[in-house]
Amino acid sequence: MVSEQSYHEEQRQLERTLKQMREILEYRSKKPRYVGNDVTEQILDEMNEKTKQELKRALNEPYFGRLNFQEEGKAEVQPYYIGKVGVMDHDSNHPIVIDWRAPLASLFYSFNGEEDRTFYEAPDGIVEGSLYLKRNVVIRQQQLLRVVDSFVKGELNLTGADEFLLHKLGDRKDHRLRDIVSTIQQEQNDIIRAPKNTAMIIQGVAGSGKTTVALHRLAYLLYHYRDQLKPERMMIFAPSTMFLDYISAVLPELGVGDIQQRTFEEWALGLLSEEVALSDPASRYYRRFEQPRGVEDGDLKCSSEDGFVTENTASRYKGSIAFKRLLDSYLTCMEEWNTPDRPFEAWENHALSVDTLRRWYEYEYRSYPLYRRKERILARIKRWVESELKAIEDRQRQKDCRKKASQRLRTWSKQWLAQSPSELYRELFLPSKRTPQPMVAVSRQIPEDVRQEMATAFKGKVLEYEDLAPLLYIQFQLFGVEQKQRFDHVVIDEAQDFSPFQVDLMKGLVRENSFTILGDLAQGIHADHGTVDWKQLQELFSEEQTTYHELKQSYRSTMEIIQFANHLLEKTKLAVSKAVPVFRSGEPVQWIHIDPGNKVSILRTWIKQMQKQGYQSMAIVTRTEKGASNIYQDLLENGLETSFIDANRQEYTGGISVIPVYLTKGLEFDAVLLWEVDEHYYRVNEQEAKLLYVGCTRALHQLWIGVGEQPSPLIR
Ligand SMILES: Nc1ncnc2c1ncn2[C@@H]1O[C@H](COP(=O)(O)OP(=O)(O)OP(=O)(O)O)[C@@H](O)[C@H]1O
Repeated sequence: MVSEQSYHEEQRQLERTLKQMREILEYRSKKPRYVGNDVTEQILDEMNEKTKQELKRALNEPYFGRLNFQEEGKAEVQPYYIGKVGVMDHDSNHPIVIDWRAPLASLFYSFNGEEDRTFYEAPDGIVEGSLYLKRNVVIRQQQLLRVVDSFVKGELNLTGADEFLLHKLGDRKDHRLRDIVSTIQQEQNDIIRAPKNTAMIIQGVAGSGKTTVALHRLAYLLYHYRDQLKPERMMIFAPSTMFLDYISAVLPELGVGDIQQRTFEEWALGLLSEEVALSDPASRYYRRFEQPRGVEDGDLKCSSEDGFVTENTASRYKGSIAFKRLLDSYLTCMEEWNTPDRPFEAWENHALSVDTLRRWYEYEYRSYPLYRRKERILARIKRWVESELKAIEDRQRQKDCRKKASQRLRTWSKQWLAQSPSELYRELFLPSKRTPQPMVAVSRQIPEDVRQEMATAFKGKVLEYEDLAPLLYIQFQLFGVEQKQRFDHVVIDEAQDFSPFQVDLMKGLVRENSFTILGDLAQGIHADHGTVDWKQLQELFSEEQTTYHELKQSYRSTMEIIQFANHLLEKTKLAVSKAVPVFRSGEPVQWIHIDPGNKVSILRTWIKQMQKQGYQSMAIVTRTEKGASNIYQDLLENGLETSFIDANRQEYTGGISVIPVYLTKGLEFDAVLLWEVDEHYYRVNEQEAKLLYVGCTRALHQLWIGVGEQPSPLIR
């Protein structure tokens, strides 16, 4: 904390700032709304409205930081206040509060006091100078609550920044992810402010702030490249609708709207030109996480074999670049097969030669996607027919020739293969009698297991999530991509669950490789279709197009929880760095013995205990969905209302959740009870270690492990 004098100085500054902001708001509110048709006036009116909204938003908490900076060559040390919204004095045009994304504000996050002189990058070049003070200020509802200095020139070893961060991390969490503008750390700041035209791949340990950083990066990019980027052309891909609901507060808090936010599935289904029946998410999760072990009434059987994933497992194969290449060969064969091989004779002695038609197909319209090329050629033939018809003077003969030409054109164009993307996709796995031989030869290269699995899928008329990327790829190759389907920037969160094929597909749509790709291989529980090594994604881009970063510090959980979780990581063979906790100590990881006859009373006692300690969000995490549903029912029958979260859940409401472990990814809870961490639920293999790792790293403050008769060897 700072001296009383500094506190009073900040108190006065706050009063002054609030007064100025209220005056600006009043001035802007006096302007009547423009209702005319003048476009410039309409834009000015919209800007005025936007500024009013921003000011109203900023009034409760106008800023969170202060820098005293002396620019080289200037006599004065200037104080600058940093907030979520930049505010200008409308008379002097002097900044009252600087936007956190402004160049000068970067010093607030990057300056660590190690150097005497510092600099920041302004649009006109580097600005050098000296920093005298870096101060954190906590204001809530226009009241000054705390002032902490994290750097004062001439004083050593200030720990204010750490203290401030720890204070923030110790907060109880509700059901929404929040912004972190006041405590962004240097390694996170580097990612947030990185230039836009690279595919950034970020491996970050659980709780390192990947999702949060991605959202702040979007806000930064929109501020910094406001003339080049449009929010509606930016996209966040997230793993589920419930997760999107969980993160939905951050961008509005940062004053950003209109960015598209979807799951890959939602987005792809919306773009596909044909209806596709996809398996339901619940059955997919069941097959992925429960069925390989065999399930009896919510209990996993010990005796059955684990689902063993290889390169030829259908889902993995369909997400691979090898499969994409095969698809390319298939489409090239199709293109070659479609090369015109006969002349078009509209009527006697009026024909277009094979050479002409080939020239159009192979050279003049080559840049068009296959089916668009066909449309162009047909349209050109029609134009040629019309011009030839003009030379015929006899009306009746002209009519007869037109009819003949039209019939012959229909017949002539039948030489072209014209299947829809889904028909073509089906024929790729199950060639028909009419499939040309060169294409059949390509199909034969598909592993037999995959072909058989696809035959069953086509028979049942239900496709899988992994079929979406290839289907969409075929559609784009045949019909092309519309301008409105392209993106200025794409964020892929939980990218370890994205296949290389999915990322490659997106690459075709994103301008200048402007990607932020974030994930954690240690949480790669969707090994059957995801990415297992970031090199797989790096290889999709040239060396200059991509950068790789690691976030090793974990902010979510206490040291005790991180240490426990790291121990589990050792049981996986993954070459990923272990999480480094911030120095936030809490309760040790605690154990509960589950007496089968007493489950409800154990759960009830735990919930009461957590509530008594003031925790707002709690999770009882089970291995199976049936297990979660049973607990939910038991608690309900005993008068305890909880939220049961299954794969089809759209919203996250916080409170007490009962949830299968594989659905907890991305979420966090004040306290977590991992239920029945027994041998028959969690066995010693990489997949189950990862599942348990995900479950443990959801806890912010307290982690409890419930064990029955035989604790899992993973935690013994
Ligand atoms: N610099 C920071 N200051 C304060 N809190 C932070 C900071 N960075 C991250 N956090 C907090 O840490 C928690 C984890 O953040 P987030 O969910 O973005 O991490 P993640 O890497 O996406 O996690 P996971 O991969 O485990 O789902 C959140 O509560 C977030 O607010």
